[in-house]
Amino acid sequence: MDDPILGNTWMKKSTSVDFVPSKSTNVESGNSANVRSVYVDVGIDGRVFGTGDLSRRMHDALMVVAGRRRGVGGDGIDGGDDVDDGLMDLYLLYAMDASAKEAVKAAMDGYGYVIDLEKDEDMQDEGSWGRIDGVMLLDRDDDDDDDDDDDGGGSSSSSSGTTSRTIYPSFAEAIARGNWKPGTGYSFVVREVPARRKAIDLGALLRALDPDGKLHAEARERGIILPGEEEEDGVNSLRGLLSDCERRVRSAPYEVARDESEAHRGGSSKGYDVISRRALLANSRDADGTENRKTLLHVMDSLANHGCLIVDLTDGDESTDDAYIMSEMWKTTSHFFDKVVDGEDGDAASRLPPMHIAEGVGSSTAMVGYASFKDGDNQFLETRLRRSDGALLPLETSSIIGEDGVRSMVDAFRIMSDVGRDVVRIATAASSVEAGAFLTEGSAVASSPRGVGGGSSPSIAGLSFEEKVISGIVDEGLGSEFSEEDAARRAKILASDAAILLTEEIMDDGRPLIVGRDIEHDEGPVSMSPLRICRYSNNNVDKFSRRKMTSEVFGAHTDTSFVTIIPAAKVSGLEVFDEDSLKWFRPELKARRHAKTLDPGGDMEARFPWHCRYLVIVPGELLQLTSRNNIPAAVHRVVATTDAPRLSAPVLLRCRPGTRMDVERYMGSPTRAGGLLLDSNGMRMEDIHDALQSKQDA
Ligand SMILES: O=C(O)CCC(=O)C(=O)O
Ligand SMILES: [Fe+2]
Repeated sequence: MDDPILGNTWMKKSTSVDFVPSKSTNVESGNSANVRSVYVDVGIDGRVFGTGDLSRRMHDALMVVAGRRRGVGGDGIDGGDDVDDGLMDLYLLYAMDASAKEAVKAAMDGYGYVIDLEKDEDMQDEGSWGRIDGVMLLDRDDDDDDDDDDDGGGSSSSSSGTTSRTIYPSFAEAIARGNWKPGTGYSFVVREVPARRKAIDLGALLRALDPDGKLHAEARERGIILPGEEEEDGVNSLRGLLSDCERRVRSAPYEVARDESEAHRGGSSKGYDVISRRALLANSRDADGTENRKTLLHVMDSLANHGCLIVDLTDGDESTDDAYIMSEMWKTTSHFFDKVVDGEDGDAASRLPPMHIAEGVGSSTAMVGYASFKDGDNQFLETRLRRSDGALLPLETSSIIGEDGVRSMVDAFRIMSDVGRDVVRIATAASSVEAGAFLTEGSAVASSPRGVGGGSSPSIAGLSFEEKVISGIVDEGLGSEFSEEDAARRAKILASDAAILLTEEIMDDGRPLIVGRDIEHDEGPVSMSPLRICRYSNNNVDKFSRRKMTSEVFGAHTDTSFVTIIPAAKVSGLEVFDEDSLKWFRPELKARRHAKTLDPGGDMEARFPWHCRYLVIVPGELLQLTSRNNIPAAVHRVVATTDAPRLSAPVLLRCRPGTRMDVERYMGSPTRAGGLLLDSNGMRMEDIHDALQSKQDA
């Protein structure tokens, strides 16, 4: 649910229009202050919402009515041949628009909103309920339900052979130029749909009235189930995970700090501190092979309580190589946008393929290409790596930034995904240890602490821990006395090694999987994890006061990634919702202050700008899964002032298509796994990814 782009399902508040008081609101008296309307932008994935089917039925119904009117009677559908073309086009437009509106209603319902058309409810003309901002037709067979769950041989069915898709600016164009016919599905984006929140959420209200849960406990004792209670029981399925994320996204406040000085920049908790890159390395584990306790606590505190971990690539100014590479990437990014947006190079943008579904990625929601949104305020270039040779896609990018520019982006991708991988290892291992997952049964990880890398270590899956001890597999070097402490230590090492396997096998770093693995894999030629370069500007001026405003330019959301690695930007604007202080936290401000204390004289600044040293690691939905719900996917957003555009270059570290979640292999004993992990066990990773895209999809 992270891509605000065509082909996914999403909803966010429009930034092109401000909050508007609903016409029925009496602002003066303060009455019904919560009946404020808002404009929202909505993206609809045509597959999820079955726009093909819907439009076919809508059109059939229309033709019946049209037939009756002309006295053809009965089904009337075949009586269409004497209807003139102009009228036919109108029926097509009507069918497309009305189906789109139904899909939007259904999607908004999932987010707790309804369309707020007031008296215009039955106006159906295109444009009256929102501004269409891109229509993409789907292949006919894409529209059918694909049956994913069985035959290992049918693996090619998931890559539908789709090539780049044309994006039409309106339904009328999709009909005229795209030759759209009812029954063909379509994805689209619609902006400025007037909306209001659905009637009050009783569960949320009760929680607010009963902050310490006393009333709830009393009610439970008497056997009364209160609204919202089901969710309190925790997240026990992928669907539950998705609705947990959606609920947290919805409940994050919309207010935006007016300027930097009002933004939350962290507090005294350890979890706000910057950690050095070195501390995260697998070989920085303690001498006995367990994760360093201090590092582990720091990482968990940051991710679980504050929504992000800030990493210093220079280890406190000891090694500057990676920060230097990041600075080259930043130069490239800025150069790129100078050319495509600021027109230094007249037709640069037209040399890039528009955002389209990437071929060879394995998930139907993966995009690649260039897009400009919001009347040119926001631009995104979604890039991916080709596994075979590490080339950056779209290949046309090099015609704009040159070979050196491309290299700097690929190098930065490697640095960022390596850091992300280490964070996921630590967080997943810590959660497995806490669950006792390696105390009772082993995983497929061999007993050797370095039982990874070549896949040659003997598998000890299926034996209980006691059996392994008895059979002598795991007591090497431990002497004959095998204490509880030894067992606990061994469990930690196994958890860590299994987590390394996880990051190597089911996380997609853009490389081919190391050969010789004994697992099924079919990852396709292009990485699932993108490097997305973004430019956010903001021309939002308050309608009444005419003051320039800081506002959301990328609304609150969670990412379908293990982690998203966001290099600290020069212009602050990334905000993560801090579950501890219940405020939006701006990590870039924290990083900037860290840089000042580390380098008061600004000596480093001569080599590269301060921000090139820092990465912000934001946990995503897949880490919420592998951490057994210990780390919630962080709700985050981007805000921008009107002063200067903010450039950004996140990597979304996602799963490797064609591999499967194997709880025992990556997370130890299934008996300790819990409902959430078990729900995903055995699933293909791309199906897990897709299941997290929207409620209707799960
Ligand atoms: O641009 C940023 O800083 C964050 C973007 C983001 O959240 C995303 O691309 O999912
Ligand atoms: Fe994101």
